[in-house]
Amino acid sequence: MSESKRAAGRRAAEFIESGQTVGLGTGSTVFFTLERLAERIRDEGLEIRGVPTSIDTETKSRGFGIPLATLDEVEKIDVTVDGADEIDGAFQMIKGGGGALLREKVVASLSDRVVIVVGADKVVERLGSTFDLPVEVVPFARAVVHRRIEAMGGQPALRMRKDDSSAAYLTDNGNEILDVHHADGIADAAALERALHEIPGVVESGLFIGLAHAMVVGEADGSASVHERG
Ligand SMILES: O=C[C@H](O)[C@H](O)[C@H](O)COP(=O)(O)O
Repeated sequence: MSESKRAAGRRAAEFIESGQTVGLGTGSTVFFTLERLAERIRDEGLEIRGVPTSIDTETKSRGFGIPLATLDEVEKIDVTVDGADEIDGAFQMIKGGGGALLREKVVASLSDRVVIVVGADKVVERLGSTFDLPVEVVPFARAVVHRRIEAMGGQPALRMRKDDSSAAYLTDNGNEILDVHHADGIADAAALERALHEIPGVVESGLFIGLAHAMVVGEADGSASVHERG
């Protein structure tokens, strides 16, 4: 599993060129992109500035010595490298397993090019078949949003912290996450995305439609293949 992530993450770092502003996604696959970018900065003098999509990525990037900028300091982003929880043949995705969906979507929307790095197990025929859809909600409205999503046929579950506190997980933005199970998967991701955004209290959904330009798929044998969206 981590060998496929490593292969995809490191391969994507090879596409980055000096002078670029680079959106830095979140997660265990992007970790390997950060690792390889740090090597290229050290060994080749690669000059980039990264815009991190989470506090976790900001911390890791600083540890790797990658120069960073905030969204206030950049007009646009040349290329973003990010992971996904699922991606289908139309390059539609579920993201947010690590809770970073809101900042990831903002950064992706500002990027000239978005490259998604995944292990082969993340490529699915139908979104929602292996992973529940994260939806970021304002805590005040959580119960209302929960009911609205249930009425739409989803089965939401409040994401909890992974420690013993019995407290709700909070995103970097201070919001909560409902992980929504769809028993038969998601038939029409674009329609669901529109419907979710019509619910007051929904901050963002983990459905990413039309945002990815390319995907790098890593395999367990350490190889990786690059696919461009048609
Ligand atoms: O919120 C987290 C992000 O959307 C991640 O990019 C996604 O969960 C994939 O993470 P990983 O590479 O760790 O599987």
